Amino acid sequence: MGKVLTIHGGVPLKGKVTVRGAKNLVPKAMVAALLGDSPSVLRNVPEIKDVAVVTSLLKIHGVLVSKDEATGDLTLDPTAAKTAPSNEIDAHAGDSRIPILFCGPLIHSIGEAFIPDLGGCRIGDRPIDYHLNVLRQFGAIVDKRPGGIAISAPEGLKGAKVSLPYPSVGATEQVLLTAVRAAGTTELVGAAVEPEILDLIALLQKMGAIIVVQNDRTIRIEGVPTLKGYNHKALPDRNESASWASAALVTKGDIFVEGAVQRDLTAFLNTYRKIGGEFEVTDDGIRFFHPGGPLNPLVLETDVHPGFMTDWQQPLVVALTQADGVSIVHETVYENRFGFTDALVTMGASVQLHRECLGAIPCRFGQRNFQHSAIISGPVKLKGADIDVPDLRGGFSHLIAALAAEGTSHVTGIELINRGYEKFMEKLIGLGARVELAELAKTA
Ligand SMILES: CC(=O)N[C@H]1[C@@H](OP(=O)(O)OP(=O)(O)OC[C@H]2O[C@@H](n3ccc(=O)[nH]c3=O)[C@H](O)[C@@H]2O)O[C@H](CO)[C@@H](O)[C@@H]1O
Ligand SMILES: C=C(OP(=O)(O)O)C(=O)O
Repeated sequence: MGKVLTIHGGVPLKGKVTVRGAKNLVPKAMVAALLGDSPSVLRNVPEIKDVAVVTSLLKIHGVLVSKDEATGDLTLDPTAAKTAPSNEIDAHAGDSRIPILFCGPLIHSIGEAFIPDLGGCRIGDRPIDYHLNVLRQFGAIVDKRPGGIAISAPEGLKGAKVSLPYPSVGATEQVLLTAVRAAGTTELVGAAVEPEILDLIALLQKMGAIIVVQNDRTIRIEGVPTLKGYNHKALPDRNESASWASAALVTKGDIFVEGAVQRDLTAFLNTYRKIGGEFEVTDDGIRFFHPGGPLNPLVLETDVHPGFMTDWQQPLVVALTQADGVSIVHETVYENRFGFTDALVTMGASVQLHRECLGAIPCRFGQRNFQHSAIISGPVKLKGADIDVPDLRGGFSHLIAALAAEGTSHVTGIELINRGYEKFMEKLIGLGARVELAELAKTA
């Protein structure tokens, strides 16, 4: 039975939240533990759904995963890794996008992999063609089956010269996790270089990997036959930090985000400043606040790092509904990431979607039928509504819109928020939000 969250809007969020390890690094670091011949220790691990899914997948593959209840640190011992029963793997189909990254590590440790159909946010087609192409170039045989894909490498995995048509985060990680123990050298051209990828590289280097990152999106990896376990503190979640920053702006509040790191948020902070939000950087985190007065509209394009991250877009769009004038947002990473704006329109926002590229550079989606540009006019008074959460970031944007709105909102599907926001209910209550969680009433 699901839950319904009742939100009484109009309360500025004020106080402190703590952000721990990044959703977009921690589960991948857990997968990397499979590559070691001794246990790894991962610190700063958040309690989020994707961590639970990967813990379960590792366990059914024979990896011992134990958690220090006092610190939350995970110890991952891969020394008894084994083939998992297919029914137990099937049970995880649709849970997250991380299983595809098990390919290389499982082939290196047990010689084969069965990967269940992927889940993750429904923000477009989200194909895995880049992943499968690079795996084939390493010598893997990919066999699509009902419920997932079977992958093996009878001749072993061998380093290759590979290039990505677009700097995909996941496909770059696929190459890294496969190449570090493949025979010979790998050259990856067109790599993504998000901070979470650089943190994964740091952790792999601790394990004994040899990886060179050039400043032209080329990564060179010299394969080594064995790796050892790592001890690593995960970098903090910059996407959660940016979400709370937008929550401060939208609700006219003041939030200190402990753990927010300026270096990983440069593009976000520039935009935050231009829109009229203020922030103060300290050694422990960043204070984000609304200084009073009107917010400024702006023109924004999402992009791969070091650009403005696509996962920051949705909460910031809510802030743009409060800006004084017309803003334009061009989403260039995913073809279908504005679905969440329907609910904002129901709440009173003025958002028009367009198929054209309303940005400086035409993107991959321009001549196709995707509504990937948004025109947002403000300021508008948001009013409470009944909302069903569509995906992680879209859902968070609905929460903060409801928190700023006049009146009461009822939000269902909030379980999706647990994929990337640790203890978000506790955090909201700690910031003064007037929220109540109840079981969804049974309908006849
Ligand atoms: C768990 C995780 O880390 N998720 C993040 C990761 O997702 P993820 O790794 O899935 O995103 P990618 O960077 O791979 O996707 C970028 C673009 O490439 C396309 N593509 C990707 C792979 C492929 O085989 N074929 C293909 O066409 C995608 O459809 C998308 O249009 O990076 C995204 C972009 O920063 C973030 O929004 C997600 O939060
Ligand atoms: C798109 C996201 O996540 P995932 O890739 O895990 O679906 C996200 O974190 O906003």
